[in-house]
Amino acid sequence: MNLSKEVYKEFKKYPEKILQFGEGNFLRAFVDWKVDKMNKEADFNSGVVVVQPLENGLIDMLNKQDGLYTLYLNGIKDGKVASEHSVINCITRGINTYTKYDEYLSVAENPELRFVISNTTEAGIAFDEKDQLEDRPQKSFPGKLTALLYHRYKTFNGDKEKGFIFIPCELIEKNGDKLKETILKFIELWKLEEGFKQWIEEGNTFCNSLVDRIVPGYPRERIQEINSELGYEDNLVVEAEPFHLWVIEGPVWVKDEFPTDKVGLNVLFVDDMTPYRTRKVRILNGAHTSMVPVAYLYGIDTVREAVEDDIIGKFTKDTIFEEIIPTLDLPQEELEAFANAVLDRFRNPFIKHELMSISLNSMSKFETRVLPSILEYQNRKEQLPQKLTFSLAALIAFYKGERNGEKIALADDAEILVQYESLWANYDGSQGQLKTIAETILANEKVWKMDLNQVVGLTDAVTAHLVKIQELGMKKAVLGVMN
Ligand SMILES: NC(=O)c1ccc[n+]([C@@H]2O[C@H](COP(=O)([O-])OP(=O)(O)OC[C@H]3O[C@@H](n4cnc5c(N)ncnc54)[C@H](O)[C@@H]3O)[C@@H](O)[C@H]2O)c1
Ligand SMILES: O=P(O)(O)OC[C@@H](O)[C@@H](O)[C@H](O)[C@H](O)CO
Repeated sequence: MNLSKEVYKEFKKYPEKILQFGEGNFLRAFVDWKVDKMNKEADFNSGVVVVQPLENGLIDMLNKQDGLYTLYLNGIKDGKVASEHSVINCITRGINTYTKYDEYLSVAENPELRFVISNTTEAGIAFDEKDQLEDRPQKSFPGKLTALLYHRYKTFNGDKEKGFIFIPCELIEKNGDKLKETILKFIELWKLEEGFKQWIEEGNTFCNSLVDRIVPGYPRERIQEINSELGYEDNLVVEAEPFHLWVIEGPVWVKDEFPTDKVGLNVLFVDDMTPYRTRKVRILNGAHTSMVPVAYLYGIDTVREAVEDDIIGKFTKDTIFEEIIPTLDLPQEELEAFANAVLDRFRNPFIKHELMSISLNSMSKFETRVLPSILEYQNRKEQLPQKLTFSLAALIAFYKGERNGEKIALADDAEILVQYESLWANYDGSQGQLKTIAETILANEKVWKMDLNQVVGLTDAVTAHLVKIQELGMKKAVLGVMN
């Protein structure tokens, strides 16, 4: 028996007030969970209509389950084991713009619609000049959104009361500002009227936001056990940690319309989210991304195993405390407390967070999440950080695509994968060749936004680590860098 409104007896259909771009694990375990809580405990009375940004995704499955799915929150809370699960019931329907474009546009005609929330990964808020207003659909997320906004503007004759509150969740700096800027670029590209531009500027509110919750997603390995515990089949079970934080930068009145405080949710409305973002991206995501190639090539598969391993756990801790924290400006005590809490979250015994899932698009993640620490460390101390540069070398070794004779399922931009493949195919075992590989990768300005060979000493440092990794193997090489 599949989860559906017949199975979930408390099923309720809420009026659609939130338009959500993205049907992925994170939004369902974070935003939709919060909305569901506000509906059930604070009479928020808001349904979420979900748009699948890409042609393929989970929308069909979601519709088949009447928008319902089960969320498991597993971890340690206040020192005690905490495991709870609930059915999330705020999603009213899912729309695939590639097959139901008219249905998509007509969402704009609903006068009650008030919020637009999104998480389309770090690649999603992008301008694509090939997108046209007449496309059905536009390829990019902001292209699709601009078309919908224009339809709303026209439907309500430019009524500013019918504007939206945007709360994007993409892990990029100033996500709301970036989204607005991209919409304005489409208005220019499509030569839309001044009045529409004015409506965007004056009738709509773009917040910036930062999200934090570890969501490994669908518990593939335990699903049979879970389904039998639940007594129904659920193809969209999501597993996450209990911890959650949403920092929203925007006008204070947004809080009155989005009553997270009424149900005690950890949502902070602030004037400037920058320090929160820097702290989280550099420490938590930076630790994840810098740990992955080292730990994986060491023979470890999950985050918990990595932080509990004597060597890799120490490597990770030392990287955070000795090489990341010294590059940040918040009070030391606050940074250390945050870092210790992150390490505890990584140790969550109930969550199996695969290093390979974090490794997706590691090159661009390294650029945004780790490279700034390397550069700032050098700026402040006039020397390069040993462990972070080691991690960069490990990343280059990881993209060789092989661990103990087994293929690594690399997932990154096709161009990057092709470059690595040809570089490693020419590898003849010589140190000179490793230097060429390091130099070529560091020169990739499309990824790093600069030629990293220009950073004093970096090419030599990375090459030296890479030689050690290739010649001694990760186990000995990592020990070497820690001594
Ligand atoms: N999973 C976590 O622990 C977690 C925590 C905080 C933030 N995040 C962020 O959330 C994002 C999504 O994570 P997830 O776990 O939900 O992944 P997911 O694979 O379950 O969902 C990805 C979503 O992004 C959309 N998408 C992917 N590429 C896109 C593109 N180029 N344009 C438009 N839409 C695109 C997909 O359609 C899908 O809706 C990640 O980028 C991550 O940075 C994840
Ligand atoms: O989700 P990604 O792939 O962008 O990054 C992997 C993890 O670092 C990330 O999901 C963290 O667990 C998350 O950002 C915690 O809030």
